[in-house]
Amino acid sequence: MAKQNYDESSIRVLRKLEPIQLRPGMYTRTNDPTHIVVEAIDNAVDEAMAGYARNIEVTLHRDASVSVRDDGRGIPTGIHPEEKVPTVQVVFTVIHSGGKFAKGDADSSYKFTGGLHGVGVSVTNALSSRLEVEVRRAGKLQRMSFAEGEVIEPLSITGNCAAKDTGTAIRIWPNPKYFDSPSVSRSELEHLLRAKAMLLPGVRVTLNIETASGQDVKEWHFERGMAQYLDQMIAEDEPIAPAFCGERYLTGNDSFASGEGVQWALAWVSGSGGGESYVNLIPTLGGGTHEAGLRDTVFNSVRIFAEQHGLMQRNVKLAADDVWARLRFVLAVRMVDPSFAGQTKEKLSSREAVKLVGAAIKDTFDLWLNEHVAEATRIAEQAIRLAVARTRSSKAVERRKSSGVAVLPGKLSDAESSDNRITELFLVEGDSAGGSAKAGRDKEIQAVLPLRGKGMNSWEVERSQILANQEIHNIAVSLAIDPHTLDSALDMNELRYGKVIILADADDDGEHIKALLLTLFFRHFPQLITHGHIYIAQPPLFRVDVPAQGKGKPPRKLYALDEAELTVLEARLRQEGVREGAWQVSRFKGLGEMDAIQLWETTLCPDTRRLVRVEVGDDLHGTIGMFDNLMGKANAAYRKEQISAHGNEVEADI
Ligand SMILES: Nc1ncnc2c1ncn2[C@@H]1O[C@H](COP(=O)(O)OP(=O)(O)OP(=O)(O)O)[C@@H](O)[C@H]1O
Repeated sequence: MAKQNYDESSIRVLRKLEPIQLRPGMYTRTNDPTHIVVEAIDNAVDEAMAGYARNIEVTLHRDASVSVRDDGRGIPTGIHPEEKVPTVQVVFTVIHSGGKFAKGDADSSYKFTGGLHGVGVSVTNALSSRLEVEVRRAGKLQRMSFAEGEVIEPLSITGNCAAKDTGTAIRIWPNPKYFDSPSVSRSELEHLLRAKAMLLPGVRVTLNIETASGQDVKEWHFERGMAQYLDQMIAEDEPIAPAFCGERYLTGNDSFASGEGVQWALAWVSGSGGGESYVNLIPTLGGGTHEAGLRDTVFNSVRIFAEQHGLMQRNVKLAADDVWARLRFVLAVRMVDPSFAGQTKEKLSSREAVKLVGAAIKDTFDLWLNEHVAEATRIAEQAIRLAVARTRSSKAVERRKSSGVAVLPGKLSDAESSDNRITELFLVEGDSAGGSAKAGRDKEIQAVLPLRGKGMNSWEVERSQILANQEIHNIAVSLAIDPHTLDSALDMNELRYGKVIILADADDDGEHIKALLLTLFFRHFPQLITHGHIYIAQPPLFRVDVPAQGKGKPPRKLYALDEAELTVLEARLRQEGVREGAWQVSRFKGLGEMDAIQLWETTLCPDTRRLVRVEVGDDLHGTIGMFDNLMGKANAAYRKEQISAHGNEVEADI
């Protein structure tokens, strides 16, 4: 009987796992096999999270294989009702239908998985040259093995064990042909296991590393979870107030899915700050929007506390960094389908995380500050001391700058701060978008200069003539930098804003305006580019119109920065119960259609926007040539030729 199952299934098995083997990159990270091992670890973690496993043990063997062992319930071994083979075999040979959002009833419908994680352990099997699994369950020891994803030893009983002794042990031999490097990343695993131990209080996590002379053992066990982890993290650096720890999961309202929430441990120290963050138990080494949300929240609460308790000094303004600089923290966010950015995908980019963290922490933190007045005062006073020091150093710069300042253009809405390490100037197309930007900006650090229509093509204009153009004159005066060349001696401290950001519509006119401004900077203010001060804002790519939902919910206009965000946004709408097809997705066109809050969230807010820094590559002469071809009057014929030769290669943006 078992033999028959084996014969039949092995044919299907091959067919079923083939897609993974053909395109492994679509299912996992292929730089090394760490991720397929993490799939197996995640299953053990799931058993622990559900309260069944107390121990998770990972062993790195000398032959580059990895074992993952848990004392959970053991993968079921009975015959699967649909597949007609042992369930454990199904687990390893059928591609997990995944469907993070499409999982039946309301409670199980949210899967808190991250990025590529969550494709299932059949991927591990498909990409391993060998895989063995041993299950302890119902007093029996059973095992089976696979090669290249195919069953080579069907499930069989190999012995007995105590009825209480349950669990699963898997040994994985990653197949080197699918990976750039054959061995798992030890440091990544270590960090991950330590983090899992912290986030699963009471669970013992062990990492064994086999060596020539025996075995190195590392063990993590945090009875008090995150609070204990934070204690270890700050070690000698005495906190100036007791740690503030807690967790809060939301029960589902308009903007958050049920079960989304945050766990945190915060302590202010006298030394330098810093911390660790996680999303769905996955480390986010590059930080991201959840950390931004924490920064915002603690800043606002401490600032309000300081104001209400009369701690602020005249002419001193707290900035977020003053509060953040001495904070040690651990932050773990749980959210539906997070998205990640950065080369190694270690930075959380989901915009909702900023709000989620605020919603989970703010009230409790405000309460905590007011219940610990003495300690909260120490935290606020420390931040104020940093603010005073910062204000002093920027005053010094200002004093240097203030000699001979021209009158600023009337159209400029200036920033309150004059510290060019933090200030930004937005050059905005049109008065209406300029108005929204003015209303939506952070007045402290962001200035707005609206530009009227298309500017002039300055490529062939003499430097001495350039300021005759009113718009260009306004830009130069706002920046406090005169037109110059690459060789001019310039004092960049004079520059009034550290970032100069071009903000234009995503249509043809917008592109033209960007090209004209880049031409201006490249030709007449080249050092702004070479010093990295010029940026282009990236407004959202998509707009989603959601019709009114019953009485309480008016029609909504939502924006997605890119395809990934659009996918998440649509999934959330489905979760909310909006009927499929009821909403409309269109390409985002004009800045003017967003209100101030939307413009802030998508395009202005430093934590959630996207910016591209303008850089000149190594080939400066090549770039000058390119500009000459594109912007020079003599080259109109060349441009025509280019358009007819390459016009079809340009993606039409309709
Ligand atoms: N160590 C284990 N202990 C108990 N059950 C397990 C274990 N490993 C896997 N399973 C069972 O097998 C099922 C399938 O596992 P698989 O890794 O394919 O996907 P998943 O864990 O359900 O989903 P995802 O990987 O997307 O989180 C699990 O849902 C669980 O029921």
